[in-house]
Amino acid sequence: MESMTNTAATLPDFVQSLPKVELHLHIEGTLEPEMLLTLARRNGVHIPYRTIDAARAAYQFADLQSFLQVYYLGGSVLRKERDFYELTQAYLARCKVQRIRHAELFFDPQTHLANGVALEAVIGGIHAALRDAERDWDISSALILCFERDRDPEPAVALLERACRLGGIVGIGLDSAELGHPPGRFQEVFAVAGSLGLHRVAHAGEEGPPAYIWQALDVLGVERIDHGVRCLEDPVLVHRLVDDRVPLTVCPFSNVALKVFDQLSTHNLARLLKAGLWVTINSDDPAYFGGYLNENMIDTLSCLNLTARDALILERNAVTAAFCSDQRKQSLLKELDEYGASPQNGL
Ligand code: HPA
Ligand SMILES: [Zn+2]
Repeated sequence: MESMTNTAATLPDFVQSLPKVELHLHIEGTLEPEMLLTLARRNGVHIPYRTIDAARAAYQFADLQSFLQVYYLGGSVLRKERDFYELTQAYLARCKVQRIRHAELFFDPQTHLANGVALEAVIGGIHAALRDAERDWDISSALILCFERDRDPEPAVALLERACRLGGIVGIGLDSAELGHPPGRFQEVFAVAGSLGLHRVAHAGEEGPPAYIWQALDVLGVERIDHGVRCLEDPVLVHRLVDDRVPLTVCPFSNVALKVFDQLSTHNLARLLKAGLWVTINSDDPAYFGGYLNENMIDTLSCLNLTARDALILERNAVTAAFCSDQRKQSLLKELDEYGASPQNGL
């Protein structure tokens, strides 16, 4: 009967059209094999893959460390300002298709400096693409400079000051190999960043223990925790994260690809939500982990029996946790409310 027809959008349709925000995305992790091979050829950089299939075949990881080797190798083909522009523009074109309305991008300047690339080329290329996407596609963005925690913290302050002189950085982060590299070693540069009015985030509790999340909060003064999935091992920490409303930028495909969880159906995201934590879903390094934001959301929600309502909650969390102006936040929240209320979504 006509009146019994269910008009609700399917979960994939709902997620695809939902206005979204991405808060945990390494721009170097969006380097698809096609572009990797093109740039390697164009810049005369040797990489051990001849074909796209050979590159994809190498994207099998046992843990974070084995991924990072492949990821830094990939990053080595990025040499010119134009490369950074094209890489960033390609990601933003995906954002347009996937209805990502605001994106926060990490980048790893120390990798590029070690490859002999000028900081001006890195930041200049990324920034030009961000500016063009805002103008042409109304995608707002924020650029977050990541320090690699397995490098010496000593030169970090000077690098931060150089980057700030170039402009366009809204915050700093901490990434790379976690185990054996506690966040506290980077106390000084995080204190300087705080005094400059920059936002602060750090990867913690991805492979590392809850103690690293405590340090990121108490020693580095971070506003968000990247990953943070191991927080559930420490109930006192969970209380702290809930009470202080600290957002977690969770990346389900990444966690499965790097063997933090066996499969999506055993991921703890639903338990994190149930514990009252401020959870968001993100793609981390989508070219390496099998999908962008929509794929992460659709597959995770389906595998964990979560709903379109949960998708809306996750996106409200992401908007609220974003480093954008209050005006932009209000406008994104309004877009979300209107989308949630539209009759064809059947919520
Ligand atoms: O998931 C990650 N963890 C730590 N460092 C990284 N650098 C790129 N991706 C990651
Ligand atoms: Zn990450």
